[in-house]
Amino acid sequence: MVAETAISDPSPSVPPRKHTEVAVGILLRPDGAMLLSTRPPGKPYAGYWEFPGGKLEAGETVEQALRRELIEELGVTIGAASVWKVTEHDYPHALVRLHWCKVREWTGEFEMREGQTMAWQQMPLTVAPVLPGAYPVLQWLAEERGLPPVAI
Ligand SMILES: Nc1nc2c([nH]c(=O)n2[C@@H]2O[C@H](COP(=O)(O)OP(=O)(O)OP(=O)(O)O)[C@@H](O)[C@H]2O)c(=O)[nH]1
Repeated sequence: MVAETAISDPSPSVPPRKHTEVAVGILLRPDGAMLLSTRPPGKPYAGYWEFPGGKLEAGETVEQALRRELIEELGVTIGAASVWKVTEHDYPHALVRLHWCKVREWTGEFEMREGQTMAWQQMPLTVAPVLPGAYPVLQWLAEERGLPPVAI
């Protein structure tokens, strides 16, 4: 039998890392293309490709945060959005919990308000590198389309 002390936390004074909640939009065109954009300069992983979105503010739902972020970043207002998948990724800068929403309706013209670059992408993607936190979702999207696993 394992003694209780052997499995106790060796560093009880270190508090567990808190999750940063993030709302992420997978904007899908009728032809199946999805929108990716580059991380703006000055942010961790600047220049990496990501799905648009950002952190929830106090009191916001995922849908509200996503709607606000997409207006702030891209100048478009999304229609209904509900959570499709939830994933987590542990970066050196943050432990994030990503709430992924598929979005098929929006209004407005795309405007890169944070100096990003955007690209509509079919699978397999032609842009790289993509944020590591997005890999699982790329695999699910490929699976849904009957495509082989994404090579990353
Ligand atoms: N938007 C977005 N964030 C992602 C994706 N994948 C992923 O791991 N993340 C992580 O989720 C977090 C999102 O934070 P952010 O810095 O973009 O959020 P924000 O716009 O609210 O930032 P700010 O208020 O600090 O400027 C980052 O740690 C980022 O690395 C993705 O595909 N899209």
